[in-house]
Amino acid sequence: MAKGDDAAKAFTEKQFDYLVIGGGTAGLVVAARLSERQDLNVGVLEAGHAIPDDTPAVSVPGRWGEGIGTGYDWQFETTSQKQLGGRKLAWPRGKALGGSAALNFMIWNRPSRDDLDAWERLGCKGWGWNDMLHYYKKSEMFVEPNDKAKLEHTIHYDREAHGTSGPVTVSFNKEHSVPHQYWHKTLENLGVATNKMHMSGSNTGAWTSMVAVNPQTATREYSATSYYKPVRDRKNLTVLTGAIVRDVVLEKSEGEWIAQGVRFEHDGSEYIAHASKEVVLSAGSIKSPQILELSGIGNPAILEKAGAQTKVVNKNVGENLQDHLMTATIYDIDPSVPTLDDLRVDPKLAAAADEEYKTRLTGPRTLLSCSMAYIPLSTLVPEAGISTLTSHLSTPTDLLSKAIASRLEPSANGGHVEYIFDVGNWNPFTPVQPGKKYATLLQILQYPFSRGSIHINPAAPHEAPIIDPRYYEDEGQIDREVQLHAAEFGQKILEAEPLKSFVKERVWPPKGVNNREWNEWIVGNTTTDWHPVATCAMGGKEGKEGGGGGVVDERLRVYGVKGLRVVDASIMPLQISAHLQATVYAIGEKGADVILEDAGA
Ligand SMILES: Cc1cc2nc3c(=O)[nH]c(=O)nc-3n(C[C@H](O)[C@H](O)[C@H](O)COP(=O)(O)OP(=O)(O)OC[C@H]3O[C@@H](n4cnc5c(N)ncnc54)[C@H](O)[C@@H]3O)c2cc1C
Repeated sequence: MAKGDDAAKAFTEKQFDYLVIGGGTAGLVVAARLSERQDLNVGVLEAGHAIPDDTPAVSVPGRWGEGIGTGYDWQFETTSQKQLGGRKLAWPRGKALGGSAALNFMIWNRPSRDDLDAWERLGCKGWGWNDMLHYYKKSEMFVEPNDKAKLEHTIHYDREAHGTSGPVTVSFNKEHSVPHQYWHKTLENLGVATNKMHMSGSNTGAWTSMVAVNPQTATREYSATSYYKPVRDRKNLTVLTGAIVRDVVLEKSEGEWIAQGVRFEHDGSEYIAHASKEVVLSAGSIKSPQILELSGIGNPAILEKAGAQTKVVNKNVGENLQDHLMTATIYDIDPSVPTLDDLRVDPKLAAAADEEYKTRLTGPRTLLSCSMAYIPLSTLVPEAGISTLTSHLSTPTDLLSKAIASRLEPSANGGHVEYIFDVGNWNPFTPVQPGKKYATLLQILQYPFSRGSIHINPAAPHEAPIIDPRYYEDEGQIDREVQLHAAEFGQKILEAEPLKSFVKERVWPPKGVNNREWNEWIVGNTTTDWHPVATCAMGGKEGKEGGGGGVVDERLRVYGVKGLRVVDASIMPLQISAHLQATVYAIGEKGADVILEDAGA
């Protein structure tokens, strides 16, 4: 990897076939796969820097969350959210080689078959479950647990559904926190069965989650370690870090805009690098739409306000933003139960945990939350309640609105809400008391009706964009209603044995709140699960066959420009019921394949 201004100059002097903007989760997949072809020269421009291997805040699994707020985080925030009492939410995003996969919480899962088949129904041919399974497997190297671990931690999986020779090593936790032993039985007692094939096309039910952790080294797997590190010496792959891309250089030839290269800033100077074949935009759901707008692709009304020339009109750029909304209810537990909170307040315990990790690769520093359940709406809401929700909606007219509305249909059986349970207090608003210990139940809305936008800031187009997810501003406020039902079901979980005996009582929101107070609590406590998608969505172009909400077509080509694609989380047209990273890696894999196919390679 090159360093310094000489490096920037040298980068611009190279003859690249492909330039990738953003060396994040998807970007490094694309770069690694394209550069497998020795006759192709690939360049990557990444705004952040490489994270040294000995950076515990990133590499050590049990230190999850510690990379947030550091120099490896863009530290974005939303606009003031009307339906969240005017609060602005922090939106961390990875600013480093490896991108947000370097900051994330390492959960590794997949959506259900219908989530991807719904993309196909929107006109995105080739993106249904059957096609995508190949790419999920291609990215994975699954390390099976031993029989003892399977039995002790209720671990189930379908061997056939996993890849065993891909770059990202994935595994199950070797150890689990105390209450995991109660999780499956508790859900079973509520009629929610354990799903033994949770990665094979239906993720509903309860299960023990996989993680993006290499069990041999007990360290985080992310695209910098798994895709880039093994191939970084390739002569035809050049990565420039600390390079902030400003825009894609477009030139008009015979009435057609063509991506010629990329303008970027490095150590305060501006440079242009050229790509003879294509520019691939992989800057993530927040920055990819911003870079398109800065390049003159977007809604003229927005571009004009920022003083940018419109080259390609596409009003979908930056629109359709869908995120997962999360609440965390908190329970009082026996103070003798060890939690990761202990390590944050007791330096001696933290030092002992560090020593155990260093010498044996075991103990609290290896712990990640894995007690998980995805629950369909029909389990959460009585039939009459679903009819009430449906009555709030006007008849959807476009394909995307229809797809979103279909999630209220009686036949819909995807996981509408995800639950994760673990010890520790994960709600920053909990009124904590000295000497007490806590457990958290997360309720995460998977199929939002709220849709927002991300656009350049007219006052400072090159600074952070304006992020407005419009949480709970959906028609009829269905999302908030579902969150309330989700919290009610969450309470049922904690009132079922054996978890009932493990927790003492709910402390946040306090026991006995009425409906109005629950609603107020949701307004004051909803946060993001950091899963924004769809700001450069795949789909039909306006006025053409298909969803009409598209920025890119099903081969990820930006409408109206030759030689420019987007390959990252922003291309998902419709939110999925799953954590995103496994799907983003699969998008990277498929993106690389279509690029090579289209090049005739
Ligand atoms: C705090 C957090 C926790 C999460 N937890 C989980 C989890 O447990 N499991 C899971 O599956 N998913 C999780 N996710 C989601 C998942 O990690 C992301 O959806 C995924 O990594 C996004 O990949 P991407 O390639 O779209 O973008 P990114 O990985 O964010 O990559 C974009 C890259 O582009 C670079 N870039 C941006 N702008 C420019 C520019 N102008 N010039 C040059 N480079 C630029 C960025 O620095 C970054 O490296 C989490 C996300 C966060 C933030």
